[in-house]
Amino acid sequence: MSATIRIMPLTAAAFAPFGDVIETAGEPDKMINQGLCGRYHDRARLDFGSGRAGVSLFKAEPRALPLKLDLVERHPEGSQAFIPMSLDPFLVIVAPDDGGLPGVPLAFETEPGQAINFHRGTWHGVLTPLHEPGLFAVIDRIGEGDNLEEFWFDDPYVVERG
Ligand SMILES: NC(=O)N[C@@H](O)C(=O)O
Ligand code: NI
Repeated sequence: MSATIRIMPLTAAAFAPFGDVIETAGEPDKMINQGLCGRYHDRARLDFGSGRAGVSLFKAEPRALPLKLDLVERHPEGSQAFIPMSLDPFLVIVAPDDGGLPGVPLAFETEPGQAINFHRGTWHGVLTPLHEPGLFAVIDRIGEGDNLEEFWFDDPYVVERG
């Protein structure tokens, strides 16, 4: 019998063990451009180990809910940021590490305007849009060697709203 994962709203506090929520929360750190732009400065911990930062565009198929979650992955060599190029909410799935294996996953739905950055080595679901066009900028590691570890659940979870 598949276990159910209930989707929660994404908050910086809940996500903190897994990564950063990139959002214009509160006042900007600095007003720039003759006072016409608020800069929310340095909002994600980027880490690329021996590699370098790369910016890629992902065009992903939207997924329907409830979602069958059969795979999580992690990038031992680098962080990975998902920055939507639309204002549509998307699904963010993470899992704690339990002795080198993923624990019970958590699922979050973003608010419009939120982006996320997975800390290096965080177990996560792949990019999961919920709406067309599923277009994201992705900032992650470019470098030599393998940077992808996958874990397939014997008994997939079902991710759904509360
Ligand atoms: N494989 C790849 O480039 N993307 C995944 O890492 C992902 O998290 O979507
Ligand atoms: Ni990834």
